[in-house]
Amino acid sequence: MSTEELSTGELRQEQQFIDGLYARLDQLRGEAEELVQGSFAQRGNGLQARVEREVTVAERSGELAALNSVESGLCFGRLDFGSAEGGATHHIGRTGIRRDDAERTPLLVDWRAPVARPFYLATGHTPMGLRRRRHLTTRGRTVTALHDEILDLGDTTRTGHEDPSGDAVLLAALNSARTGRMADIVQTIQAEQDRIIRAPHRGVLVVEGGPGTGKTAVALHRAAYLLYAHREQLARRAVLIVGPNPAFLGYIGDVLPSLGETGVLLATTGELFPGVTATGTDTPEAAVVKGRAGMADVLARVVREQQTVPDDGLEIPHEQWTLHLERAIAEDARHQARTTKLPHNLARPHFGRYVLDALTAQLADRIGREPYEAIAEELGEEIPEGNILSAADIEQLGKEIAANPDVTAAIDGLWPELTPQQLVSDFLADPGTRLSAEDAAAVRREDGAWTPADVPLLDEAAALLGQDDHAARAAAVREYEERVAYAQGVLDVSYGSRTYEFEDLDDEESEVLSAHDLIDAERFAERHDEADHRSAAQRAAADRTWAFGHIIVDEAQELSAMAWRLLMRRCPTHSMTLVGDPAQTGDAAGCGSWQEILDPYVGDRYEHTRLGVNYRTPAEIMELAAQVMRASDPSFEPPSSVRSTGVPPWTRQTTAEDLPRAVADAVAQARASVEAGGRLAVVAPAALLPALAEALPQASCGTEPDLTAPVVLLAPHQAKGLEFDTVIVAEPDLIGSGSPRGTGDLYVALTRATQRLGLVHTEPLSFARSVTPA
Ligand SMILES: Nc1ncnc2c1ncn2[C@@H]1O[C@H](COP(=O)(O)OP(=O)(O)OP(=O)(O)O)[C@@H](O)[C@H]1O
Repeated sequence: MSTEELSTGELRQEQQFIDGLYARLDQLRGEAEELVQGSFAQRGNGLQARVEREVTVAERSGELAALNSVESGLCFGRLDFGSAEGGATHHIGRTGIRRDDAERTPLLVDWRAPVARPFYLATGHTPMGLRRRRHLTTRGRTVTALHDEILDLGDTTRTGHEDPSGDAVLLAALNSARTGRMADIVQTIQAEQDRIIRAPHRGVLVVEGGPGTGKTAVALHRAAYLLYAHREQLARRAVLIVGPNPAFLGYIGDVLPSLGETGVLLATTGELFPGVTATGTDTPEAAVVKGRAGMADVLARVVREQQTVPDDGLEIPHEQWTLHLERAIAEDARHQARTTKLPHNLARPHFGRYVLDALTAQLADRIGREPYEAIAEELGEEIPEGNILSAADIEQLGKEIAANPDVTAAIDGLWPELTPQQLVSDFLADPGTRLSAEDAAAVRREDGAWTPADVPLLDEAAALLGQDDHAARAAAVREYEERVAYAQGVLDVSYGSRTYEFEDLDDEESEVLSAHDLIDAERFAERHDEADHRSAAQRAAADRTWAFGHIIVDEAQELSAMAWRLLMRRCPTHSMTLVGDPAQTGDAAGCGSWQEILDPYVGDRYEHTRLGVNYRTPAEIMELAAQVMRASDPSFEPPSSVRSTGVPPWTRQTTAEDLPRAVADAVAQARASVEAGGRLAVVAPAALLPALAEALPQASCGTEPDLTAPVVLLAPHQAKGLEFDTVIVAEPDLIGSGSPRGTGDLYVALTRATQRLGLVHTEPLSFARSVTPA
């Protein structure tokens, strides 16, 4: 057979397999859809019927959504094992699918299953039992290419699709035009990435790597892997993925759904205090001060300062008497309450109890001793021991004192119940002497919107204050009892209806009757409780005290010490994957080394891994970017680029007045030479954005630019984590010197391009020694 016949035959065979696979997917979808429709159509308006219907619809819709999301690129690989492994063949894909036979034979193996592992790890040196690895490329449901790697060098069978380098599929993925949305890399995960994605480590796993090394991609695929490997636990507790800004979260938002995972919460730290939307912005100085670890002590002091004692005591009228809330009573009560080590609002009832007991003893002493004193005085004798009030009298007296609004007001004044919002806004309005004059000036704010850096402060305050949910819990118990009573009513009615409606029951009534037969009122009420069928991720988003099963932090170098405190509270087990690159730190509040970040929580008990290959930026661009870093660190070594394009970065010098026009010209030229569908970004110092926006009316810009637009205009911090086919950086030296972390910002800006980079500047460039002027 000729090579051509051979290769066509192989393609035909794979197409047949793919046709069968999609037919099975369609069948499964049809079944899932029918189940959803069937659940909708379930008869019955009774409470139980409604609850059951909603739960079933939610479950089935989730299954359907997962099946719909894997349509594109459903199958992308095939493993042919050698005879020592039984000569089995497995197709690998985005999800596992079984045949419709009695044995439910696997048809497609999920990429996360252990049997799929050689697809990512096997090499000629370590073939892991494989004879051949095949990459299938598909467009829609059509197989367009096969790439085979022979791993058993003694095997002489050929298919006509041999790819000696094995890199063609990877390079095609890296060279493809960007879309403004990150794509999954499930087809081309590299061995060093696979080891991290499947790392068995249960504690904190740090993944460090330079720009474009796939940290974000690895983090997202790790989330998908963990959900597969520990589904029971993680689906219940949910996985949180933290990113640096909402635009970035939009950029990565499609990756997990394309892998069939939808139950993950994506958020910035500024979005993690339910009920607060951080719409304000901080000055860099304010963000630094608010982000320092020392703010935790400052807030703890602010809370303690709310626990006061009256200098000269308080006099409180009570019926015909006066109660003396002396300083010593308040001091003792405060001491007792603080000794409980409970948060402020939870220690408050202890403070109140102590004060009430002291005031009751004081008054009981006075009332109960007065008759003895009068008699002793009349008889001229010593006052005898004792109190005429019985224990029951004293208890009654205590109740009356507790019900006295003046007493309650005094307790409230000394140890008020506080909300985090109130505490933090009062503190920011008047930081007083708790901060240096300079720091206080940086954070002082009378009113205005909450900012992202306020959120960790609010969370800290919430932890210090605790939530006194006595009232809420009492209300919940009352509501529960009412629900049981209601359910009892429903059951009684059904029971009562039984005799005379039995003859001509319709479905609804028979359902109520069967409810009566099967469950008692309490259970019925609980079923109603289960009607909260929001996903774990949705419930987690609404609950500040939710403990996530796993947290993944991207661009972890940007988080402040206070933001870390918030995240650690959200994951008491410290099951976390942190990805970042200290060299790209742009936020002035960003934490230093991993050791510094993690020491307070896990000491040195964390695993540190590195990624060393840059999949995004071509070698020519990376060499230029490295020069920026070498200015301060001559030994700096960037990650090695997996490809070079032969297109060096260009520079263009212009005047300050002409800069917007020069950038607009460069954009027009670049657009003319870019194939359709590519994306271009202009990255410029924030101060230049208005003028550039005017010169580039077609560009999307603002706080949340549309990254799918052909041209996007961004400040350096907005470019973090993103990538474009072409990037034009305006005034790079201004970015580099624009803030204390400017070098990191410039390094980020220069490493966003997958194909071409241009620099437009007004002064000679301080760093670019070997760039081609255009
Ligand atoms: N194994 C791979 N196969 C195909 N593409 C890959 C692979 N690894 C990474 N990439 C691509 O390389 C680009 C960079 O990846 P990613 O954004 O995850 O890098 P990063 O390390 O987070 O970068 P940065 O620190 O600059 O934000 C992305 O387009 C990603 O899809």
